[in-house]
Amino acid sequence: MSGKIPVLEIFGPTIQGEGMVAGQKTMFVRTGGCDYRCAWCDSAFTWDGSQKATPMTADEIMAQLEQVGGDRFSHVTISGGNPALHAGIAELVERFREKGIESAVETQGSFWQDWLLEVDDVTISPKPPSSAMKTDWARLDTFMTRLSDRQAGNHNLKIVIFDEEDLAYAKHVHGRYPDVPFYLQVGNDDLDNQNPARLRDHLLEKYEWLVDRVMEDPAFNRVRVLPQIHALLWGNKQGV
Ligand SMILES: C[S@@+](CC[C@H](N)C(=O)[O-])C[C@H]1O[C@@H](n2cnc3c(N)ncnc32)[C@H](O)[C@@H]1O
Ligand SMILES: Nc1nc2[nH]cc(C(=O)O)c2c(=O)[nH]1
Ligand code: SF4
Ligand SMILES: [Mg+2]
Repeated sequence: MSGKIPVLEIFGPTIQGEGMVAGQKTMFVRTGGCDYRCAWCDSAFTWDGSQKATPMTADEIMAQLEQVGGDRFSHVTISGGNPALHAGIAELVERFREKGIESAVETQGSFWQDWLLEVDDVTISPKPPSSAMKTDWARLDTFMTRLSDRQAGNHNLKIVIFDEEDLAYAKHVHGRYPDVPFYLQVGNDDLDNQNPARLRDHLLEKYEWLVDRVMEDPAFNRVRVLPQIHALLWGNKQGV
């Protein structure tokens, strides 16, 4: 027994809107609490006190996933906040394995948990200067080494880009871990926009800028560039 997990929301099925498995049908479990405070966090409700997490056991989370998703899923993504703050997720990942459910995790790479070794797809999203967060490179190196050493499973890096400084940071990260599949993601700088059509236009313009920048730079020849598909479809709505 490794304790309860603070849960903010369980939703889906929806599509994974970002990164390595974009388009994958998945359920989401979003945990509360984060050791970071990114200036542009699109899930600040997980740590700013505006919403309250419910402490749940792995079995309770599994039951709610089945209640909400029925038999319409075989993949679960755990995000947050930073899910790697919670040791109790070990048990949840074990349940997924028992049930033949594929798992994915979104984290920034600042905290390690051994249960990450049991997750099928681990996305690490170190934070660029625009976030106002500072990367602890020694910690990130250790995190990346542990993932690289595992026998099964995939991992990838995903950097959110808002400006030129962020691109320079991304270049550094890509150079530091050259063998890890590398994604650049459009930063959403309009988190209060409640008009999905207008937000879509805005984000697509930013996507075009990011694609252009990547195309002209030989350091980014092996990089994949993506928008947040869920933001294009549903705007800033929570729980999609
Ligand atoms: C909300 S975070 C939760 C997981 C973990 N704390 C992390 O940051 O990786 C999930 C993903 O959303 C990205 N993200 C957060 N705010 C964003 C924004 N305004 N625009 C684009 N992506 C954003 C993060 O970089 C991360 O890849
Ligand atoms: N559809 C959808 N895809 C996502 N990919 C990463 C998300 C996240 O907040 O971690 C997310 C999310 O909140 N919704
Ligand atoms: S690390 Fe993730 S959840 Fe935490 S503040 Fe940054 S984007 Fe938000
Ligand atoms: Mg999100």
